[in-house]
Amino acid sequence: METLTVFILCGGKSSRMQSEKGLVLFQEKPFIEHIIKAILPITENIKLITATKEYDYLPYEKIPDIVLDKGPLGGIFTALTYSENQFNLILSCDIPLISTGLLSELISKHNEEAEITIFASESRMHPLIGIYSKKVLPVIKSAIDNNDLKMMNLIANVPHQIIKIEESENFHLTNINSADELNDLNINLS
Ligand SMILES: Nc1nc2c(ncn2[C@@H]2O[C@H](COP(=O)(O)OP(=O)(O)OP(=O)(O)O)[C@@H](O)[C@H]2O)c(=O)[nH]1
Repeated sequence: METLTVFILCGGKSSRMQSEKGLVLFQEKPFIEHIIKAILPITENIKLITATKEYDYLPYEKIPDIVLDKGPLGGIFTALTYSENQFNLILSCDIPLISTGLLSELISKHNEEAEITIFASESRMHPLIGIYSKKVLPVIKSAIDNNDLKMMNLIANVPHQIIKIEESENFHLTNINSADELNDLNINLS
């Protein structure tokens, strides 16, 4: 694959967590630092889609949303608009268990015919751990214009690739949305 940029989505309301989600501590480190650690063996080309100053301590470019209050789809719209590459790894900021191995698997299995490539098991899809082509921009634009913000609708509307995983592999891809989910994760790991 040509040069890959990684965009981490750090916007939104965090209404379930009630604090900036990417900065929630897990094993004494903010979620976002776990994610960056997993990315760095692959590339240092990392950008954050955020307008929040709390991320200023991280030495990566920050890009504010160009459309507001459109959820992850709005964040992806901004990422792909600014990206200089055809293919882009898009990650949410609430996946502290993500690993270099899983990201490498996504990249190595990616089929360049696909405009979106994501992991899914029988029961779960992971739209916010995916490779997105700039080609999906017009489809995202029209979804936003129609206020159809569901990620699964976007994926269904473009040529996509599903990388099948076992149910047990969902654990490492899980996003943590609330303090209760974080407690459950800590209990699971203890
Ligand atoms: N840049 C950007 N990222 C967003 C936006 N909305 C959500 N995200 C990110 O998308 C990912 C999934 O977010 P969600 O869990 O759907 O939404 P959230 O606003 O973070 O949380 P809730 O308010 O609890 O739903 C996280 O990484 C968020 O930071 C947005 O409007 N802009």
